[in-house]
Amino acid sequence: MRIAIYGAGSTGCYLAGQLCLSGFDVSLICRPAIKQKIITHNGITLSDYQGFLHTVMPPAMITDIEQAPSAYTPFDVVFVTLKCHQVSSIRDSLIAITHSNSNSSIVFMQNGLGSFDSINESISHCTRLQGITPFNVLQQPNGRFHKGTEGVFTLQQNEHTQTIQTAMQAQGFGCDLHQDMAPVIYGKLLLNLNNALNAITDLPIKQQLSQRDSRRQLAGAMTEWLSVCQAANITIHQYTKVKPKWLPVILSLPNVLFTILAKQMLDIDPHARSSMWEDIQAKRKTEIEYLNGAVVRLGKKYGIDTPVNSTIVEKIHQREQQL
Ligand SMILES: NC(=O)C1=CN([C@@H]2O[C@H](COP(=O)(O)OP(=O)(O)OC[C@H]3O[C@@H](n4cnc5c(N)ncnc54)[C@H](OP(=O)(O)O)[C@@H]3O)[C@@H](O)[C@H]2O)C=CC1
Ligand SMILES: CC(C)(CO)C(=O)C(=O)O
Repeated sequence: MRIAIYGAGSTGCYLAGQLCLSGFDVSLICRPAIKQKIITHNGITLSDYQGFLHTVMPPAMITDIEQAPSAYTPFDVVFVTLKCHQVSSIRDSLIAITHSNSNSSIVFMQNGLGSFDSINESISHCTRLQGITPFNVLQQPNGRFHKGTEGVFTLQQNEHTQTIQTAMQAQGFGCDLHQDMAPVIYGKLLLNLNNALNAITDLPIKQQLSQRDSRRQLAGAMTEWLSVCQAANITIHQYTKVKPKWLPVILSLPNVLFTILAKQMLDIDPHARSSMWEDIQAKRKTEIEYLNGAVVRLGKKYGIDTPVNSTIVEKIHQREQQL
């Protein structure tokens, strides 16, 4: 199976590493700086907060695909690991690098709501799937991609992703498959409401969550999303030990009680940060409109006030303007 990772950055390189170690023929479609970093450091080094460490060199790294996409042999599976706002710009290349006879699957791996809809209907010749990275990946300068929290890649089920799951599980990586990705995506958004707060506090997630004020803001943002879900009759997947509706309650507890009850939530790498923190540090546009911004938009649609999320969106836009 020929696999491409389109937009190999933090999550894309981590996924590429696991797929290479699982025996697949993987091509990275990436920026020249990423390619250079991987060559300089003799491969992609995967590490995690539980001590996993492995280096693997991807068989191919392509940096010019948009100049002549049809020059490449079509891929069977393309994972799109770009940021939400970058997805729609690669439509033509995606069509050119996939089989024209419905034999390819494209898996969109974005957080939040809206990016899949921005491209899905404009591609009809192959299967479009969604996927989620439930854990945090921090890109380090030495070609190392570090998984800082728990979880395994979660993909929409079809024959391609089933083959991938079998190979990844054989290597001990794990991979979850779901037929209906909607609850998975909506449930992940609940967790991603912390991305912006983490970027604003400028602290590692573990340290940020040890501050009750910051936890209360997160609880407020989550309560708004849970109210919107209820009004819109949306079911959400449970990522944490406790049911989603209890998260705001637990987050609002005083520090001592929180530390006891939220042991699993705090069992993360002390250096883990959100991907939006990485964006702000790198002076890049953020995904705020697809995360807290989506809560505000759906809140308007279903008549639910979302003042906490609106304030967060505003603060991030201010930061973006300062960049
Ligand atoms: N990082 C994380 O820990 C997690 C991220 N996610 C989600 O996963 C998705 C991907 O995030 P992440 O991996 O962090 O993103 P990154 O920004 O790290 O990776 C995307 C990469 O694609 C590059 N790129 C952009 N456009 C093109 C193009 N046309 N051709 C080739 N390369 C291109 C980007 O370069 P450039 O910088 O120049 O734009 C960047 O190197 C997001 O929706 C994010 O929210 C989910 C869970 C965890
Ligand atoms: C894993 C998590 C929730 C970490 O903040 C994330 O999705 C991100 O950083 O984008």
